[in-house]
Amino acid sequence: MTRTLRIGTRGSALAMAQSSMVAEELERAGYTTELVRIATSGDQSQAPVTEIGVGVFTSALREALAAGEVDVAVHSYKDLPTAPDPRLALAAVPPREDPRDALVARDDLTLGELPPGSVVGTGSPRRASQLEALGLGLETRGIRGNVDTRMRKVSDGELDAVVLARAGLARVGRLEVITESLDPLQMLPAPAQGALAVECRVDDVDTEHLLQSVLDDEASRVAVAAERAMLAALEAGCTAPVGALAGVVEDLDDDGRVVYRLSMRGVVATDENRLVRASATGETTAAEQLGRDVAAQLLEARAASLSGPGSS
Ligand SMILES: NCc1[nH]cc(CCC(=O)O)c1CC(=O)O
Repeated sequence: MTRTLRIGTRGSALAMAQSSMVAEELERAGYTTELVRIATSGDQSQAPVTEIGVGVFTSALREALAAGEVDVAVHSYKDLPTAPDPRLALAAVPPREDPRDALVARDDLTLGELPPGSVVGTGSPRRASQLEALGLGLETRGIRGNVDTRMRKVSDGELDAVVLARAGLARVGRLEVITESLDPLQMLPAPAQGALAVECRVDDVDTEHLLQSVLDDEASRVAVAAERAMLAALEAGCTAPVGALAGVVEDLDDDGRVVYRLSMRGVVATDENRLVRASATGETTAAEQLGRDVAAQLLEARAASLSGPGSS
């Protein structure tokens, strides 16, 4: 095949880094690529993401792909709405970056070292509710903009710290600004954080196969499938912020043989902004079922915590 693969990408530094990595992998495998920049309404607006809605970063890219203006779209997976787009196929989930959230704080401080009353910038209700639940007396404040804009608010002294996805900093080569990578026990990342979604048109089977064979990572794909299934199941039952993290783990079967299973944890806030947590382990071949099981546990725990006082 000699045609050039046109890869649609947003123009932000993070998006360009991500799509360039995908392009390089494809070039290494012998394909010719071309990056096509596409402006999205999320890039043009400065309103909080909680107001402009999920999908603002991805819909223009998806439209360009569906219309045949590009052959491949590269998204931050966590920015994709959970509803599938019947015109498109998820061809590949490349190896996931470290999914943790990262603290960038003044004076090289860690979360535990920030004094009570410190102001932490985050536009994410998921991050804010988990920060508040730590009981450190931290205040959270909404924030938007690219990585540099956010970090400047710390160096300017306007904020004591910001919380960002570690993967975003890794991809733009700025890991050195991180003062602490947050343990998922304290801060569960967004479903699919750190993963990319590589899409093509559903009827473009040749492209789907080549993207899958060059780019796809099975362990990343099943982990993200479980997290996204959990999110989709929760969206039907509540609008609260959600954190999730799944991973393939080594386990022993009944005969003591090593097997690989999928382990996952989830968190959701209650209406009183307390957190309920759940976890489960299942087969890697039933990732979505595992996600739905954890979601059902979370909804049950959430309902129980709303009716009973004093629970956590
Ligand atoms: N919400 C925007 C967004 N979408 C993807 C990333 C980072 C990279 C990733 O998680 O894949 C970010 C920035 C952030 O949350 O700090």
